Amino acid sequence: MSVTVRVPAKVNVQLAVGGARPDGFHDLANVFLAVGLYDEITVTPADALRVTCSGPDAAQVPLDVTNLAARAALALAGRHGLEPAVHIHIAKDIPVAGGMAGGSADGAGALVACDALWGTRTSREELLEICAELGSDVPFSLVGGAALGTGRGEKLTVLEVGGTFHWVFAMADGGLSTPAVFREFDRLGEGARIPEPVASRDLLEALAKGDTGALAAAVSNDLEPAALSLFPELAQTLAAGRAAGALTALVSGSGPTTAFLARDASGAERIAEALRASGTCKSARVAPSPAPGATVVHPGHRDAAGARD
Ligand SMILES: C[C@@](CO)(OP(=O)(O)O)[C@H](O)COP(=O)(O)OP(=O)(O)OC[C@H]1O[C@@H](n2ccc(N)nc2=O)[C@H](O)[C@@H]1O
Ligand SMILES: Nc1ncnc2c1ncn2[C@@H]1O[C@H](COP(=O)(O)OP(=O)(O)O)[C@@H](O)[C@H]1O
Repeated sequence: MSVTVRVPAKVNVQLAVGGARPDGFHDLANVFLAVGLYDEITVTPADALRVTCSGPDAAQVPLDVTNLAARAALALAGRHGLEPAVHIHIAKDIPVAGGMAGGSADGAGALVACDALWGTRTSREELLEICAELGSDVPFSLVGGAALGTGRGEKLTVLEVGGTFHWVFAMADGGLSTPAVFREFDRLGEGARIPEPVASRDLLEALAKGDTGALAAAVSNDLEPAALSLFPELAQTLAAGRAAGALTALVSGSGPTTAFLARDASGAERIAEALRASGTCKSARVAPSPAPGATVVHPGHRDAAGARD
């Protein structure tokens, strides 16, 4: 028997970045919004831990113990004194190394799936603690919806969202390494005073009201200059989306995926079509937001004792 969990990608509608901390991380005011592009993680009992991956970007996904899904299974098994004897399959639809938290989604998904498969009944609090150990973005992948992440992004406050926002994502030819983008942020800001990161009131209000125009006016990403410095071609993609009628255009997190906010679903389709025709990106996809966090979609068979076989 197996368990399948569906986990969304994210866009950062605000990413305010503070100065580098002594531990190498940066304090953030990170406003996450989960979007309707999903990876599906299926776990099945096996002789030993094994990871497989399918999807257009599968070749770029590590299948060893550095894979965040494998690390999640090892962490949960370790806490319960279990053997991590499980086959993890990742059906990957979230772009890899694109600033959309695909690896984090797989970590959160594998954690929830293994917890269900092994009947370990881990509390939400402990799941979030394991997520934070796996990576700064992983707790949000578990929670979904919208949330403000402080600290290095792992301390979450759930946010209210009063409507649906329609996005277009342009996938770039190539990836960007998150640590490299933060290093470039530090280099570009050398000598300057970096203010404390604070969430924008206008942005939180726009989310709560479901006001697309106000959200478009309030989005910001402090990592964008660093991503553009390392991947200058993204400026053309941003310009092509704006010219096609996007209310706003920004780099998603550390990039290189770019995100465009449309007035409605049909506007999003038109912008996606224009981006594909522009030749400035590899592909373009539409996705609504918010989207739910890690959700079991195929629970497998639970026997009377509560364990899954
Ligand atoms: C930038 C963001 C925005 O949501 O995501 P992506 O756009 O890459 O998906 C996140 O902060 C990425 O989170 P995540 O990808 O989980 O990063 P981690 O594994 O925790 O850290 C990877 C590396 O990124 C840098 N890092 C990450 C988070 C943070 N607050 N400060 C940092 O300086 C550090 O160099 C760290 O070693
Ligand atoms: N399950 C996974 N899926 C994708 N990448 C993974 C995974 N586990 C580890 N990685 C590593 O994490 C890096 C960042 O990938 P990803 O999480 O997709 O992007 P981002 O951090 O930009 O959101 C990849 O280059 C890859 O080496």
